[in-house]
Amino acid sequence: MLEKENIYYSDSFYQDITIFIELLKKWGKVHNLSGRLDDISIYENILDSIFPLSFIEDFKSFTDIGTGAGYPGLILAIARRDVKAYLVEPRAKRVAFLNFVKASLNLQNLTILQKRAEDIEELKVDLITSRAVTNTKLLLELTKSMQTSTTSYLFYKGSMLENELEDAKINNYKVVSKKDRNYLYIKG
Ligand SMILES: C[S@@+](CC[C@H](N)C(=O)[O-])C[C@H]1O[C@@H](n2cnc3c(N)ncnc32)[C@H](O)[C@@H]1O
Repeated sequence: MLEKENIYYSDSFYQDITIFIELLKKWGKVHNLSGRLDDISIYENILDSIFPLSFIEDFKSFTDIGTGAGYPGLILAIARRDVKAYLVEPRAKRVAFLNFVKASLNLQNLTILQKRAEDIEELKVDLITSRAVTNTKLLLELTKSMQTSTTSYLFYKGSMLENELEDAKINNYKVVSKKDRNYLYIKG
């Protein structure tokens, strides 16, 4: 499925993703981690997570706000073991799952913070990502403490983006659309 999208990754990425899928299915059922756990939905979520790597500028660190069961932050951390990844998620069961995957895959680039975005202090990153958490204006406000003058943002949005963009009063951004997904990339 990843080949179909013209996204090619190393053998170790495929191995890691296979283990992630096994663990998600096992934990997901018991702990109600993520909505749909069929293969197609999981593959779609994985592809959705990594697709923007094909168009965003390179980065050395990122924070994902509200990672839930792993999208997009955990998947990005698996795809890019060379970058420092911080996952911010307040819910204990989701954090336990993320920590289990981190240990199982020996993801040394990954730090999991059981916190709300607005409670993070002293963490500066190149890129801030978020999917299905809240609107753009609020995301920018909640992540103020993590921003530098060069921090970029990658928000995974649905179709109703126009009003959000007006509300957030941002410039220097681009939107890449794919089916009903709009990837909002705000360049720092
Ligand atoms: C709808 S889920 C989306 C999870 C994942 N990003 C995805 O796309 O599958 C929203 C997640 O955001 C987390 N969340 C809500 N408010 C948050 C906040 N202020 N800071 C960090 N995470 C938050 C919730 O605990 C939940 O796991």
